[in-house]
Amino acid sequence: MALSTPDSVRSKVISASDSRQRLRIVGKIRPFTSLEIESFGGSPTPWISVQKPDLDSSERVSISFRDQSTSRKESFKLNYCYDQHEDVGTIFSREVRPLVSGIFRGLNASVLVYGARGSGKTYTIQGSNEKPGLAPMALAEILFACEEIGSSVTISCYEVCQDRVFDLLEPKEVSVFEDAGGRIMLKGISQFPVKSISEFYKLNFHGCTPRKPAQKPTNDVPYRNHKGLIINLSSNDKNPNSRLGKINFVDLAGHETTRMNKSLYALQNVVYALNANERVPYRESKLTRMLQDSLGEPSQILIVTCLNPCCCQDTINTVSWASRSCLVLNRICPNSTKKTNIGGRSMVFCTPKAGKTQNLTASTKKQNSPHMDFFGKKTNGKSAATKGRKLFDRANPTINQEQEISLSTDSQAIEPFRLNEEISLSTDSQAIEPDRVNESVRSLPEVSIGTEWESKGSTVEKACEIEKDNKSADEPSTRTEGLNKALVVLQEEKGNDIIDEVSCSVCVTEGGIEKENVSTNEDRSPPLSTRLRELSNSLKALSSSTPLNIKMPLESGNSCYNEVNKDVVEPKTPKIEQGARSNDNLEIALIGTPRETFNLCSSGLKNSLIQEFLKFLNTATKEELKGMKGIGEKRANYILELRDESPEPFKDLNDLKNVGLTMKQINAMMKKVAGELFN
Ligand SMILES: Nc1ncnc2c1ncn2[C@@H]1O[C@H](COP(=O)(O)OP(=O)(O)OP(=O)(O)O)[C@@H](O)[C@H]1O
Repeated sequence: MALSTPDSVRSKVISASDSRQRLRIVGKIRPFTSLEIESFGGSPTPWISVQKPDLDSSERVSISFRDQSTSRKESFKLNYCYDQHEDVGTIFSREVRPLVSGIFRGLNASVLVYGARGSGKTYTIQGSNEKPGLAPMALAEILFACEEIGSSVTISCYEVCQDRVFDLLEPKEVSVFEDAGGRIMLKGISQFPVKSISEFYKLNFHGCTPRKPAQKPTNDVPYRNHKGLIINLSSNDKNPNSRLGKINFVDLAGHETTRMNKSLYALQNVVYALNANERVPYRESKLTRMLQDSLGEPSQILIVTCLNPCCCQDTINTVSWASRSCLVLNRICPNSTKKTNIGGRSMVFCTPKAGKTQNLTASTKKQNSPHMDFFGKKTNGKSAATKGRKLFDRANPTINQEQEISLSTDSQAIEPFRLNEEISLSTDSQAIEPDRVNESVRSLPEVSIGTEWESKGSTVEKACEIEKDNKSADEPSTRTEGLNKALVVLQEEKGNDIIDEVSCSVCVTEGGIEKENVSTNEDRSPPLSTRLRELSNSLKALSSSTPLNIKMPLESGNSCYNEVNKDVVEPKTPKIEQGARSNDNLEIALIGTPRETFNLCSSGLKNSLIQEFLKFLNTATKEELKGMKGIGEKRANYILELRDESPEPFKDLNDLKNVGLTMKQINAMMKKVAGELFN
């Protein structure tokens, strides 16, 4: 075991400075594997470049990916990024040691390792016999410091499979609940005292507990697990309940854009909300719930985003997410307790679109290492992994296993920025001139809503960035573009921080037509056919609609003026209100060509249809679900299971990937639903 903890370290562990950010998101580019080197003829060129400011600088580093085929570059910012040549020990000293020090002061901490498949997550957190990862390094230092102050350590190890938690030290299921005092309890999890690293490795780790066949989802449903280790520190040997702090290490399931894991998605939402100072949706998954007391204030969090050195779309997607979280992080006001909410959702995450990907399958051999077992990994595209990786497992012999890594060459796969017609922004009392906005909306160059936007951040401020593209000014613009342009003007008027300051409610109305919002049924939705009929009626009504209006009530003294909107906004059906035009004195008419008007109406209807369809999936009976193309008995059961776990599992079309549908299948489903409008 190559773990050494010199005396000088002992004091460092206990006294390391806590003047760091509470949440840090760093990258780590893994070195090329021998197979990658071989397949690139001995000298692979990294597709990632990192521009670093000085080490001590608070500036974030910039990570760029170059698409070899198009020479297009996408850039993202993280708190820091460790190069291929920087080893895990360096990450430990700079990032994890301060967290270890925190647990001696009673703080909790979480180290989450996140990334695409094969990006080095397990290597980083668990490591090998010769090169221990972050978790064993931390344990070694904690044990060493404990000797001096007489504290004791227990460890627990668990696996989260399909939103169920299984103990890895004693094969049994663990339940997660809150006690009367609001503390998170892991009922049934075993805690083993350890006094040395060798004792730790002697513990007998078990794989994921086998589930009953009935609990297994369909074969094509994603089936990936998270593995966690909890190191609990107690103040003395005699009373193991006198806990000081704890540190969690979680090896998250590999991020696969086409198979987004539900709890990964929930975790992203939690991190985003923590950063944005919003209500934190811990209850969305077991994983986030069980980590609640190690993620919320004042716990310290480190997220290591592992990066594949070879072209891989999932890597871009993971960095894109991490970078968006960093962006929010750098915008929060520490004392703000304000919350943002759009459309009843505290936040919206765009799961990146799978896009048109060209998948190259490469095999890499796992390094021969006693700690690195990859039981249950998929060895072909069809069989679902029935056992997870064996985290921190020494009891099992090393297995050299062929592992599939999906290398994507797609450069277009990031979903376009989504904009809601109802944008709630904060403002101070300075009103924006409507005419100026209107004029500028027409005269500004076309706004490109796409990859660049997604990659640059999810706040509305980012919506104000414009990219002059090559499109002709005559090309029909979309309503969202119109709104973006309006935002650009707001930004011009008020400077870059406009979105933090400005509050206006922009809502789109179709003149003169009153139509009850088709998505108002809260309790029990009518059948899809009824909803489709309503949409069909909307279509008829809209076909005779007058030009689009944007009304912007900018009353001074609005109580939400200082609220900060950090949500990603998404397309929504235009609100159709009778008499809206005549009654609103601050409305702005955006007069467009008939084609433009038609395009706007159709895009509104499309979004409306999607919302209705999602509502249907969230509420329909099993028989109704089975009536849909692509949903059979098993998938219907799985949808019902997801609904048991969370009342509204489908918030956008991408969530359908959680039940194993591909984007192509989702599109086909939507086409069929839309086609029924005209039958
Ligand atoms: N820092 C590193 N130095 C040397 N080799 C590394 C490093 N990081 C990862 N590797 C090697 O890269 C390969 C993939 O790493 P690893 O298995 O840890 O990825 P992973 O992200 O955990 O994969 P999965 O998502 O499939 O679980 C392994 O062969 C591993 O030994």
